[in-house]
Amino acid sequence: MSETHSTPEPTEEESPGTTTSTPTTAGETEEEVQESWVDYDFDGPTKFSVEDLNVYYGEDHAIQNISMDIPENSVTALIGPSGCGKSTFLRCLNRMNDRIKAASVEGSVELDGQEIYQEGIDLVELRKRVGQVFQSPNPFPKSIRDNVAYGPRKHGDIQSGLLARLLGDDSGEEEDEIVERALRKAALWDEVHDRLEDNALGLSGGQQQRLCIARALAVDPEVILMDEPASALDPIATSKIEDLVDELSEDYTVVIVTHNMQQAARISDQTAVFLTGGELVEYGDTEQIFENPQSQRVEDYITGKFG
Ligand SMILES: Nc1ncnc2c1ncn2[C@@H]1O[C@H](COP(=O)(O)OP(=O)(O)OP(=O)(O)O)[C@@H](O)[C@H]1O
Repeated sequence: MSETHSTPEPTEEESPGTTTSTPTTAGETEEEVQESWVDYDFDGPTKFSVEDLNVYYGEDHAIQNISMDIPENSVTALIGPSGCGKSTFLRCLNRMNDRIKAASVEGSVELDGQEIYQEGIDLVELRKRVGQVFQSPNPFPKSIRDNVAYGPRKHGDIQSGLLARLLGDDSGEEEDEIVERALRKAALWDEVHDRLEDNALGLSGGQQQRLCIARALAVDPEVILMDEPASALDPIATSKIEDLVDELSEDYTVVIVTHNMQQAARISDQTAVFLTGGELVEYGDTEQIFENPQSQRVEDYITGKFG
């Protein structure tokens, strides 16, 4: 863990180890039954392995002892009522919580088997591998091209501008290719290819969000974290984002927070249900979670009895 993550000790009440272990009729303790609800077995490689993750904001315990594996090249939805810790959990996957002064993180998150909370990890490289798209589209007030080329220029993957040209180091063609490829992958190329120099703020909300996805894709990430990427969009723009998420999962690992249960059911391969207090209550195949939830609390949440 990074030394910046000083963490208060959990109180006895907060400690997940204090659950009462009453034997069930099948001879398993309640604790064992509950563990089986989050014990998701999947085929194929694991992208993230999260172990005993706890997050605190000062004294507030926002994520409680979460352990889960996230499979590669698929869509994992995180659902649950407001304030249950979905965004906090998502931010743990690329250490964006490091930017929040009050946040402290405990536990382990491995990306392809490598601990991302170990000392000395290169956060720029980590966030290049694990990109993020936010709730409201947030393009820079620059041209469409500048938005998409921003990351590759910053990471030194392409050289451009007057100095690069003077030094004979201008990789304009390469930039054109990167910009086109990212915009095509984000299903935006056909709509903007003839106005790449226009200001991105002139695009519609849905186009701006696809531009933000293109911006994330331009640095060639392996994972895309999406925090309610369609919540500010109309139904048509939302449906385009959903189609896009489906396509992206062929090449990328997508982890998406959504409030919209129909959306989670439509686009995800597996679903993790968080409930109040930052607990992961159930995790499994999306179809199984929605059609045959194991826990009463998850069934109540999915059927709209609360949340
Ligand atoms: N920067 C912060 N500082 C202090 N507390 C925070 C901060 N961010 C989140 N929290 C608290 O942590 C808990 C989890 O919040 P989080 O935003 O992760 O939940 P969420 O499930 O994503 O909520 P929503 O669906 O409303 O976006 C909440 O109690 C929230 O108030």
